[in-house]
Amino acid sequence: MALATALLTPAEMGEVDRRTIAGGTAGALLMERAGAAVAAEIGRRWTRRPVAVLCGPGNNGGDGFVVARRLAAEGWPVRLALLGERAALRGDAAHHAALWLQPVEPLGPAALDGAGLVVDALFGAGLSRPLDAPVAGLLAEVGRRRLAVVAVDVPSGLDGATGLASGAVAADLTVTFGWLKPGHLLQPGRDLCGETVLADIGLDPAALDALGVKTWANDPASWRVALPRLASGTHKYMRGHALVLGGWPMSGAGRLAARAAARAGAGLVTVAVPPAGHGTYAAAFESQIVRPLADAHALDALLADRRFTGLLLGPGAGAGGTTRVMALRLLAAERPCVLDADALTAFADAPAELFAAIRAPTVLTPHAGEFARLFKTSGDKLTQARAAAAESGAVLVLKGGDTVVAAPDGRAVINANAPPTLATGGTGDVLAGLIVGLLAQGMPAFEAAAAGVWLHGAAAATFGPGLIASDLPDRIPVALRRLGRSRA
Ligand SMILES: NC(=O)C1=CN([C@@H]2O[C@H](COP(=O)(O)OP(=O)(O)OC[C@H]3O[C@@H](n4cnc5c(N)ncnc54)[C@H](O)[C@@H]3O)[C@@H](O)[C@H]2O)[C@H](O)CC1
Ligand SMILES: [K+]
Repeated sequence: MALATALLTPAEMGEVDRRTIAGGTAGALLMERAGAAVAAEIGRRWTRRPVAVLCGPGNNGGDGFVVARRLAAEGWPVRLALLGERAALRGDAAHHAALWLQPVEPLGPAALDGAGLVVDALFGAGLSRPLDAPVAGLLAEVGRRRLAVVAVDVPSGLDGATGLASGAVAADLTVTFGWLKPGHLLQPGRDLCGETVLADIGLDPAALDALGVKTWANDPASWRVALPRLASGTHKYMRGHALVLGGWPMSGAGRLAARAAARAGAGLVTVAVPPAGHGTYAAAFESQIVRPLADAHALDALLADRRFTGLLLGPGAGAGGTTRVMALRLLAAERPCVLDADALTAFADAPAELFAAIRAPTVLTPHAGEFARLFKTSGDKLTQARAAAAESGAVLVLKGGDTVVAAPDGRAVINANAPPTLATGGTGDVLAGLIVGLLAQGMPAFEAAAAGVWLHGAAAATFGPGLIASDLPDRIPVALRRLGRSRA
């Protein structure tokens, strides 16, 4: 996957730092570039005004000294406050502190008086425990005074690996270096960062090779090459055939999913529904095939047709025993499969039974509530999604404003293009349909899930406010077009 979208943990970032320095770039130069980048981004957004630069005891604080010097050189009135003693600073931070020739004040609320902008350079990647009370108290005071805040690397108190935070103050702008960290994209981190700018400070990309990065921002660069391609001589049977099991009496969910599967480019979509629902479904579709499906035996008979290349169960299915039986039959067919919603909840009392049945490429698409019914994981969202993928053997799409897609082999992407308008009933059904539509065309499960999540967000973004789920399937072509080439 693409280097540009790699996400590095603070520990990996430190390693890239060390390797870059070992390769001949002085640490003090990296720090100079980091501070200069922050000062430049400030200059682009704010007019000259009194600034309070809050510096911590490590290299994040060192960056702060550079920001202060750079802004002062441009004529900004700058006050600098330091946590701890100047004499205790080490290495590059001590070097840059020595170049700051104006007063250094003790860290406290008085340093904020008269400030029109605060630079948060207290802690970055090196934060090793929750903020001490005086620091957390000062950041809370910054929030109370509603001062504009620019965070260096991360808002202090935010864990770059997890997106979890204690005591951090929300920034208007965060300037970070080289590569983003998971915590810039995972909530609440993403909101705490405000606008996030990635500055190139000359860190060595070759250093990433040794790290074996397995986490990326969900970007088309990560899966574009795996998208289905349309050959000029194609016909509908070459474009995959998705089988969507539609629920009854809840029929809207299945219809949304089927339409999304078709819009994702599946050549054929069959919706198999309980006989009582046949008329309702048939009336809703022109381009898709609707077939009555009486029971699990009928499903086995249907699955004997090898032309079904992607299977979906869950939307509107009902969380009862029938759904569980149907899910096990689908999994036994050993074809690419998406299980969503009720098809997950149906296993709440026997998740091991579900996991044991997963043998072919399978995508599970739980929201947080459904996830908690199946998995007893703990920790941050990325860690939990990874653990669940490893345990179940399926690709996990752990949904939310910061959806994580994780594969059993440890790869993961974090999605960031989903607008909050997606928080409305039925959008999950569209996502499940999108993913099965891509799976049916032969896209590998992890890539299909990541692409589905991205297209879902892009489709919603093209619509704007007032979105309801039924608007989404017909926006998928616009989202596909955004990928730049005629695909799917
Ligand atoms: N890699 C890069 O891109 C570059 C990053 N730079 C900046 O350096 C920081 C990381 O610096 P580091 O010294 O590792 O960490 P911190 O500045 O966050 O501070 C660590 C420092 O603080 C002590 N400490 C940790 N937690 C606490 C706590 N809760 N309370 C009190 N003290 C704490 C710890 O023991 C250390 O002494 C990165 O974020 C960038 O901003 C470079 O400048 C350029 C290259
Ligand atoms: K910071």
